[in-house]
Amino acid sequence: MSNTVLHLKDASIYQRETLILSEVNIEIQKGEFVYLIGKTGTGKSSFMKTLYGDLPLIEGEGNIVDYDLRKLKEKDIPFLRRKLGVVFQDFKLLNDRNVNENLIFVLKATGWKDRAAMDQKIAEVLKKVGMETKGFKNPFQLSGGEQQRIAIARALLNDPELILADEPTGNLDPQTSVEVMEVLQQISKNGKTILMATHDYALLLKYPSKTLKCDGQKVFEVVQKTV
Ligand SMILES: Nc1ncnc2c1ncn2[C@@H]1O[C@H](COP(=O)(O)OP(=O)(O)OP(=O)(O)O)[C@@H](O)[C@H]1O
Repeated sequence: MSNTVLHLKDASIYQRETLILSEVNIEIQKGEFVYLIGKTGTGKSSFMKTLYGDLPLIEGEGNIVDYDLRKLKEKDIPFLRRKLGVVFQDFKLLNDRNVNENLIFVLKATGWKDRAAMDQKIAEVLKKVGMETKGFKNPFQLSGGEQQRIAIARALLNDPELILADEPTGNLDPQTSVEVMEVLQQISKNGKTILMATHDYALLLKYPSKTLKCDGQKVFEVVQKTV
C-alpha cells in the first residue's frame, strides 16, 4: 500500500478565474507533520480549500487520501471529508449545543448509529485533547484554546488519514497557541499526518518540521534557516 496521502503534480489553484498558485508539485507521506507558510494573500487558504474540495482542481493532477481531485464530484465531497480532519482558525463549533452534542452531531452526520459506540468515541477524542471533563460545556463557555481543542477532537472523530489545519492558532494568544500546538504534536507523534497552514513563525522555530512556502504563485519546500 502506498504511503503517500497527498500528491499534487503540476497543479494550479484558482479562485474563480484568478490564478493563485501554479506548478504545484508536492507529496506528503503518512506520518509527516508539514507546515504551509506564506504571507497573507499568498494562497494558503486557497490551497487548503482545494484539498478539502471547497475549490475545484481544474489544472494538473491531485490525489488526496485516494481521491482524485480532478474527478471529484459534489457527491464525493462528504466522503472525502470523512477521511480528512479539517480544523479552522475560527473553530466552527455550534454554539446552540454543548461539546458532546457537537461531536454527536458530526458522528450522526457521518453515519454512526450505535449510541454506546458514539459515547466511547467521544470520550476517546476528548481525552486525546485533554478535554475529557468539558463535554457538558457549551462552546461559548470555553476559552479560545479550549474551543480549538474541541475542534481538533471533532476532526479526529472518524480517524482521518490526514488532518488539514488552516491557521489553527490564528485566533489564539502566544501561550495558548503553544498549548494547542502541543496537542497537535502529540497527535502527530501518535502517527497522524498533519498539514498545518500558519503564519506563526514562533511555532515553526519551537517545533521545526518540513515546511512548504507559498510565494510568488508557487509552493516550494524551504529549509528552516531560510524561512
Ligand atoms: N472567494 C474568493 N474569490 C476570489 N478571490 C479570492 C477569494 N478568496 C481569496 N481570494 C484571493 O486569493 C488570493 C489568496 O488568498 P488566500 O486566502 O488563499 O491567501 P492566504 O495565504 O490564505 O491568506 P491569509 O493568510 O490572509 O489567510 C488573495 O489574493 C485573495 O484576494
